[in-house]
Amino acid sequence: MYALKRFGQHWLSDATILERIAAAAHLGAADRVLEIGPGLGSLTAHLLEHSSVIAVEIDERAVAHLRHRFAAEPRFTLIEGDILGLPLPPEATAVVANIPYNISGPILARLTGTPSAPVRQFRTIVLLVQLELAERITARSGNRTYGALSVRLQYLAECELLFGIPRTAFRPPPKVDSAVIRLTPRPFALQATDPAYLEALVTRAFATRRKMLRNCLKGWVESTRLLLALESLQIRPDARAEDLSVENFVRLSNLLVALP
Ligand SMILES: C[S@@+](CC[C@H](N)C(=O)[O-])C[C@H]1O[C@@H](n2cnc3c(N)ncnc32)[C@H](O)[C@@H]1O
Repeated sequence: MYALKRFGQHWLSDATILERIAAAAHLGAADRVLEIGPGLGSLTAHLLEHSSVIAVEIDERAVAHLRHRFAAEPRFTLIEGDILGLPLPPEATAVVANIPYNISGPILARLTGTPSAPVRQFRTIVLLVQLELAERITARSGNRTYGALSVRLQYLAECELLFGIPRTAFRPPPKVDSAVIRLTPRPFALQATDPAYLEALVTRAFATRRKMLRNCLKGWVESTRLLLALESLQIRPDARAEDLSVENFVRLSNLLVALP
């Protein structure tokens, strides 16, 4: 089946890579794994060796192929449609997918939620994404790629970059390198007292990442309050957003919410 660009189709067929992706979710017989975009079913076949699969596919050609390929497989359920327009199957306990790169952001948002509305449905989420996105998600403070997305996702889940996949492993090869990430949703060790405030703080702090935090937040947080909060957290007054760990963002948010 020829690949359609508009659906971000790049087929993976290397059995060793596919099995490594499937194994990364540590699926058990009781799991029901959601696969977004099964395509030709190559990853699906490996997932079915570990658990039952609920797959959501938008391309009607792939849907016809999958219905035929897995006709005798009772543990395979196929939903035809757009993952961004459908409710998430409530019975799914895990997600494993090679997702279309053009909609990675909205898919991640659906699977994890936000600090103020976290999704707690999935035990584990294993995704093949663009390497650049994988690095942004898993970056630690002080790293060039650390940003608002890193803070939000690391607040919601344990985020790991597991391994890279060369572009030559795909047909057709994409223009970018890829990597497999694993997100393990869990409550963050230090909870935000006002998660919506934390979200707004992080967005503003990184909006102009070259600036000092106190300049980014000017007009939003009164500067003496901010300096007082930074001092009590032993954070330098000239710190930039990228200098603050996720934990320090939560501490700062909680202090600013509490300070009169
Ligand atoms: C990168 S391909 C992966 C295909 C296959 N899983 C593999 O690894 O070879 C992405 C798949 O997602 C499907 N897809 C694209 N947009 C989608 C959407 N909005 N909802 C569901 N599936 C989608 C494509 O048709 C394609 O099958």
